[in-house]
Amino acid sequence: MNKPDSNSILKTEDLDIGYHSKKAEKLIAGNIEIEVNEGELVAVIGINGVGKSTLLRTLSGVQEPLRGKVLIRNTEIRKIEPLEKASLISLVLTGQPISKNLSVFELVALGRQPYTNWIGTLSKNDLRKIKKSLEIVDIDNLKDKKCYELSDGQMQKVLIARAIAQDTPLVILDEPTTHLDLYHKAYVLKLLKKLTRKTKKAILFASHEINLAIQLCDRIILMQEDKVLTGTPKELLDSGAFSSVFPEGLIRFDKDSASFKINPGK
Ligand SMILES: Nc1ncnc2c1ncn2[C@@H]1O[C@H](COP(=O)(O)OP(=O)(O)OP(=O)(O)O)[C@@H](O)[C@H]1O
Repeated sequence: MNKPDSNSILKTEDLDIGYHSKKAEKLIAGNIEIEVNEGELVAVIGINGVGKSTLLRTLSGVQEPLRGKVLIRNTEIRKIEPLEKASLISLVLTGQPISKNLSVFELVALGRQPYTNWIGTLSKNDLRKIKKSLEIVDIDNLKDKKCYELSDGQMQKVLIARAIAQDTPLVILDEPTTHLDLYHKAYVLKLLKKLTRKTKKAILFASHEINLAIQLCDRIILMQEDKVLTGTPKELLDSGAFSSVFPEGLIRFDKDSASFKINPGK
């Protein structure tokens, strides 16, 4: 039996992630040892195809691990009932089917599903949480629009609002800033950071915004072809880990400014 650790919301033990095909097992990453604590903003970063989405799907229980365990508040995720899981983890994955015929309000209200009765009646508390989520993400003015009327960036904010309305201790987001311009990328990540501070939620997200993640996150999970490293941005900076994120040549990591730069002349 694991000793309960009051701060730990997500933990892995000897986790191997990947896929099974008819003939063979496809290992994407192995020996993953990560821990996410209450109130932490954690980014998963790495080059295209390295396994960020696979990791998030495995950590949220959407996909089975090849080996090892994912623990949510010290209970193995596969042993948690779906309704309880929905009150512990809110999830925004890429490629999740969304009914775009719903209004923004209706879609955000779906975040309250784990708490409503079987006909989905919204209580005063549900309505308050939905309103608050719309305000926090600053999309109150969009609430009556149909989702098919939204730009990709607006839709992304709506999905974040739905995750906030679900009001879970752990929020997992796959590339929450993909369709946003630089201002809104910084806005959303800053918002996630504020949420971790105000609500003690742990927020784990995959992102290609390494420069922003270094500035804002409490911890970074850096996925490389042969290993998964974790640490505070400073620890990873000091160890030189960012220098090997991308193939050598085109871009380099500049330690002084803690950001990636294009190599002149390449
Ligand atoms: N259903 C699947 N079956 C087999 N292999 C898969 C499957 N889905 C993804 N993969 C493979 O797993 C590897 C990791 O993919 P994944 O989508 O997790 O990467 P990623 O880091 O999220 O990429 P990106 O930054 O491009 O979104 C890739 O080689 C991909 O081809």
